[in-house]
Amino acid sequence: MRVQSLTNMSFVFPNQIFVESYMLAEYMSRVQEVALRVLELMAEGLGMEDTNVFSRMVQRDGRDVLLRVNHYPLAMRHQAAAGGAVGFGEHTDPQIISVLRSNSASGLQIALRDGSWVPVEPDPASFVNVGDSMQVLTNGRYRSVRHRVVAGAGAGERARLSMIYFGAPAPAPSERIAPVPELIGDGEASRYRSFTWREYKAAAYRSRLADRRLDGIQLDAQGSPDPDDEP
Ligand SMILES: O=C(O)CCC(=O)C(=O)O
Ligand SMILES: [Fe+2]
Repeated sequence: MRVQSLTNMSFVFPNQIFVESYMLAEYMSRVQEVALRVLELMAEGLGMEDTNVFSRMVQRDGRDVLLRVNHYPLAMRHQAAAGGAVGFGEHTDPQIISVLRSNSASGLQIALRDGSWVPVEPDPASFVNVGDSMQVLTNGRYRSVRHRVVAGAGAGERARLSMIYFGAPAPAPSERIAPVPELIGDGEASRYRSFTWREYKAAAYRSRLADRRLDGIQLDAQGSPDPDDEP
């Protein structure tokens, strides 16, 4: 865990938010417990025999766990009183799972299938996002959710602060991520070609935030690369 290596340090975030690193490390370990439990429940929900399939992936040595802190200052809210300013552009999270906690200031929105945006009720409790890797692992049964933050949407004169735990698959560098065989139904083909987390992460850094990266690894119904896909 990246944060745990930073012992006895303090961080001052914009707006003078002061956090001791041991608090971050403690938070990381607690939020990881939540993520693992949710992953087990997700496997259970799919009727999987081994309900630890996903949770194991974010616990292994070499896992790629990250905590991001986002701050959307009040100035951003004032910037665009009408529609609100985009504080974090639309995207899907590339990892398996993200667990988000905020200070209850509004702004987070998710996209429905028809492309319309709906606000997520601000709530100090955690909000869980399915990431691209989970969509692949489950052969599309769980879908990664497009989301964005529009600072200034909704009432309230508060800056938004969010903390997101990202659990990535990060198996051994050469291990490939692909739909779990148990989740490929009878007569169904794998909908995605396999990839390593390293490849996918590199592609995510190369591409634009809003790009639909899963399109590039999607296969057609027979399991062949979709001709409309990006190379
Ligand atoms: O700040 C938020 O509420 C969401 C940010 C987000 O989607 C991300 O960091 O990936
Ligand atoms: Fe995100």
